[in-house]
Amino acid sequence: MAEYNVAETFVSINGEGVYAGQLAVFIRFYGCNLSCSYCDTAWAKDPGANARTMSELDIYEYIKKTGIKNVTLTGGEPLIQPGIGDLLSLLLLDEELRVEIETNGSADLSNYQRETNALTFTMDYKLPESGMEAAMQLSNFDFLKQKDTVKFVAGSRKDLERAVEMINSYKLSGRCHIYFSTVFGRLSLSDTVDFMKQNRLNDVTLQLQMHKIIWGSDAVGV
Ligand SMILES: C[S@@+](CC[C@H](N)C(=O)[O-])C[C@H]1O[C@@H](n2cnc3c(N)ncnc32)[C@H](O)[C@@H]1O
Ligand SMILES: Nc1nc2[nH]cc(C(=O)O)c2c(=O)[nH]1
Ligand code: SF4
Ligand SMILES: [Mg+2]
Repeated sequence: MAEYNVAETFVSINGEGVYAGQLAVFIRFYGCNLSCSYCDTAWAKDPGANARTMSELDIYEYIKKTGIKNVTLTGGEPLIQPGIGDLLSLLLLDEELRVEIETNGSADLSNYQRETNALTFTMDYKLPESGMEAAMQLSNFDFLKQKDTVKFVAGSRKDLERAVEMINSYKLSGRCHIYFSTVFGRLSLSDTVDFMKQNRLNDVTLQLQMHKIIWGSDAVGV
């Protein structure tokens, strides 16, 4: 049985993505292979983070104890945890659970995709302002399904333009959910809506990070 490095666990509403507004239990893994310029969770890869190890069973038992059915695996980067495929297999045996993985687009999704709607990926495509675009695994676009999401977190108009280029190049419209988010406080939301209108982005959903609106941008454990 694998052991996983976990930075924090908590129950909240999911602030992002297709399940936004619904209760979710969060497992935030420790460590990340990227270093995005805007990362709001950089503490989860710092040596000073109070990370602990949990086995698959520890994580499953914690989730069940909360009584919450939506599970969000995030981080840090969840898909760099050795053995994470085994954790997914265990969680998906439980038909009550709906598992969402927030991933940074650099890990090979083909290893983790499953034939079930109970597992969804929200995969970032890191735009130029992140400084991490070169790390994107472009073959991942082939493994995303209708239930999954490509998320573009934009910090500038140039980022928004790059997102449109990627949507068009990889013909993402209709193949999966497409979400835009803004780097919190860095790009105007109204300018982003104007950009969506100008470009007739009918297949894009703008998301706000609801937890930051509710508890503020620096709150941890929510
Ligand atoms: C902290 S990351 C963890 C999961 C994974 N490492 C990733 O990047 O997708 C979760 C989500 O928060 C987003 N995010 C991080 N910092 C942000 C910020 N300052 N403003 C808006 N979204 C941010 C990331 O782009 C990602 O979609
Ligand atoms: N409430 C809440 N919802 C979230 N959805 C995705 C999150 C993340 O950090 O990946 C997140 C988070 O940190 N808090
Ligand atoms: S990949 Fe995710 S956790 Fe890692 S630095 Fe970027 S936003 Fe932060
Ligand atoms: Mg977050």
